[in-house]
Amino acid sequence: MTSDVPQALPEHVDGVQDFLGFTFVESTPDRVEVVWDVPDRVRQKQGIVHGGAYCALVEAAASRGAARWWGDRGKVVGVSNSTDFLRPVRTGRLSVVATPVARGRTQQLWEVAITDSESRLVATGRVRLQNLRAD
Ligand SMILES: CC(C)(COP(=O)(O)OP(=O)(O)OC[C@H]1O[C@@H](n2cnc3c(N)ncnc32)[C@H](O)[C@@H]1OP(=O)(O)O)[C@@H](O)C(=O)NCCC(=O)NCCSC(=O)Cc1ccccc1
Repeated sequence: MTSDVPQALPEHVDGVQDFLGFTFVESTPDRVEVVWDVPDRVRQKQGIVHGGAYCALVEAAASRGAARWWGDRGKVVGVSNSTDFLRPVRTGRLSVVATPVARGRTQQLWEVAITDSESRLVATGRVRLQNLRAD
């Protein structure tokens, strides 16, 4: 089957990051930190942040860390994402921190904590990722 969709996007393009509007402030193999000023467009009809936005943040932060650790050996892809929403948020700046739980030959598990400006946990997630070899 043919497709007009490009197989890969340029390194700097990330539509989800652009839509959500978050910023990576630390990106190492051991820790990733994101800051996110909640934009109106991610609030659902009750006025609180849509759960899917937390899932996407968790996915983005964990994937960045896992990719940094796997490095030149290839790429990583997420294979599961479990995110719990603990406290409703309407506005403000959230902090997202991802750290590794396990990093193996074939898979990685990362956990992510999302906190508000008062350091209260508003969401927490775990992402399992597959390490894919370049060859
Ligand atoms: C309320 C509960 C689910 C359970 O709370 P518990 O485990 O029993 O814990 P606790 O009692 O300690 O309260 C903790 C805090 O919870 C709040 N709060 C508690 N009770 C009420 C209440 N009666 N009414 C209002 N708020 C209440 C309050 O801030 C409280 O803090 P405080 O004590 O004031 O300092 C909480 O975990 C929560 O809101 N999670 C986030 C959910 C979320 O944001 N989901 C994503 C968006 S939905 C989506 O995307 C799907 C969708 C799409 C489109 C359209 C429609 C839907």
